[in-house]
Amino acid sequence: MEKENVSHGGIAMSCPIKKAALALPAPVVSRKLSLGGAVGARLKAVGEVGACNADAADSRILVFVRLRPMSKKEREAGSRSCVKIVSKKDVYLTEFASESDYLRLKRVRGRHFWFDASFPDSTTQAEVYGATTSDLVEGVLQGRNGTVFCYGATGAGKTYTMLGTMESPGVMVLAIKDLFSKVRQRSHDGNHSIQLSSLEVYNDTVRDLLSPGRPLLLREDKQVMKLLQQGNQNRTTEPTRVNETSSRSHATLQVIVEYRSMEGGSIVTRVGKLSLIDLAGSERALATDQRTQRSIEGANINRSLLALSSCINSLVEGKKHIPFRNSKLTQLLKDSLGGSCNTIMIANISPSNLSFGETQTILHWADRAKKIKTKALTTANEEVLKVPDSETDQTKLVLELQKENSELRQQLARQQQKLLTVQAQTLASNASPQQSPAPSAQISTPCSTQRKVRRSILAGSCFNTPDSKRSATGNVLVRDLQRKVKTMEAVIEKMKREHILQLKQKDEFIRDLINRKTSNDPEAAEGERRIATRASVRKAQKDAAASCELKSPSYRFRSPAPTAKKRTFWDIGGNSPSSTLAVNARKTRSHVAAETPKGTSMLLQPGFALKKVMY
Ligand SMILES: Nc1ncnc2c1ncn2[C@@H]1O[C@H](COP(=O)(O)OP(=O)(O)OP(=O)(O)O)[C@@H](O)[C@H]1O
Repeated sequence: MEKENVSHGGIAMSCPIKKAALALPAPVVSRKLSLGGAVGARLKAVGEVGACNADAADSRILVFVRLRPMSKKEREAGSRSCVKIVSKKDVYLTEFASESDYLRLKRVRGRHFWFDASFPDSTTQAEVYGATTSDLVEGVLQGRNGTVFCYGATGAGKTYTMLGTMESPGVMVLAIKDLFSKVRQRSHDGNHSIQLSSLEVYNDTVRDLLSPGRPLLLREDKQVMKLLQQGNQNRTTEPTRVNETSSRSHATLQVIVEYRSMEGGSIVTRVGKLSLIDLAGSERALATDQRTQRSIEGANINRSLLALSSCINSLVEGKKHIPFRNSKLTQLLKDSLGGSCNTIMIANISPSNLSFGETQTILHWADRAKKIKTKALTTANEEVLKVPDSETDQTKLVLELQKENSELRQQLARQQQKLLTVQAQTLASNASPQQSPAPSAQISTPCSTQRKVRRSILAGSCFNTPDSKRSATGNVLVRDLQRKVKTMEAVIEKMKREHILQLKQKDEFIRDLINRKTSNDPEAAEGERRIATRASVRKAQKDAAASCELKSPSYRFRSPAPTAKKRTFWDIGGNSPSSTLAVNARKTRSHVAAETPKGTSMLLQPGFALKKVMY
């Protein structure tokens, strides 16, 4: 390999090339393509299928060639075609090729170049888009970056391919239309936002072509062609030998698609960037035109294309340092050439033998660009944020838990009431066991049998019995009641334990929700949740209580009027056998809540004291 400067048709480029490769007639270069599935699909679209055996980790820049029709001017100048697209990927370049005399082509000096696909001059804009860019658009929607850049001599058809005309819109317009239609199809899945920016690199300075300072938010695709035309009008153009409206700058259109959706309680964000680049055309510098504005532009264009060629060389040779910083253009293309990006190069060529030199150089660089490896794009630019449930969901949940708790509390109160009744009966029996059947003793006077029986039944006994018998019956009753009390106490104890356990579990759950809600940073919240201590939980409870929000578990279980003392069983049964236990048990929750909201006394308020003094 040897580095040498070659100048074909005025295009100066520095490139390491094999000497034999330059000499004409060159040997026919036949290359077996190794293409990924996506490329295979793309080639199918133009009727070609490559050997699809490359895996995703071995991605490289895909290179396509587009031949434009002979222009009127070229025909009038008597130019002949020097390019033949032999098959849909083989480009044959010869100095004396004739469209009709294909057999003679083999005997004249020429060279074959093989590309991922080559488009003859009859190829439509839609076919070019379908074969080169449509897969990239799909990738962008999945969060993968993609770049398409057109490269070629002045007047070779770069702007036509990229922007096109109103009647035949090019890749940029078709890509955005496609993007919108794909987004519409998937709009029910999540939210998409599409941003557009257009820049030009002119004389190594960057200029905004659409909206200085900020990218445009696209709402519909109808405005696209208009916007792009407007951007193109802002672009620096000059008439050249070949092209009346030659672009004197490199223009890039960047479309950023952001997709957000809720997937299983997480916000998934995918961002994909599509860069569509129309490079300025390289052009022969005119010896007589050295100091004009156009020659300065030409020199800048050539310098930036030279910087591009050095980057391509360094990348192909696998060098560690790639000189991207040598020009604004290469800085702009850095991600596309050396980063994680699906990159497509479309080399535009003219058929005219008058442009033979330029075409040869372009094909040479396109052929070299095929060897540039890009980083595998197996993963998308995706961000998954675990977020707390929505406010409504949280509120709903808290309300449900509150309802459940109040039901449990009522259930407990009912059981306590039952116990109270049984205890009261027991106490009464213990205090005067002989008096309990008293009503029946008083009805010892003769009366109708019917009445007697009825009264006896009401008194709990069918017959008037002697004292000794009454005492024995009373004892049995007391023992029976005591047994009942014990059973009830055991039941209530069990219920209390279950209730406390349930409340504890709910506390844990609500604490978790509060932690999520109070933290703005979901990651930090995640961390906080993991390292939540009692102190932090208590603080959260205190804060929530202070702000009177329904956040802290202690606030949640506080009685609606904490200062008003409620008479419950535990207050009544102060001298009951189980009162000590009950008070202790109560302290675990409502007791604590009843103690917390002690406010400062009005007498201690500064304003109050002052008023007293004044009066
Ligand atoms: N495939 C094509 N079919 C029909 N006309 C084409 C095609 N390609 C290019 N042209 C025409 O050729 C002329 C030059 O094309 P274009 O402006 O796209 O060249 P360019 O490579 O962008 O040139 P420059 O680098 O000077 O800006 C235009 O009039 C354009 O309409």
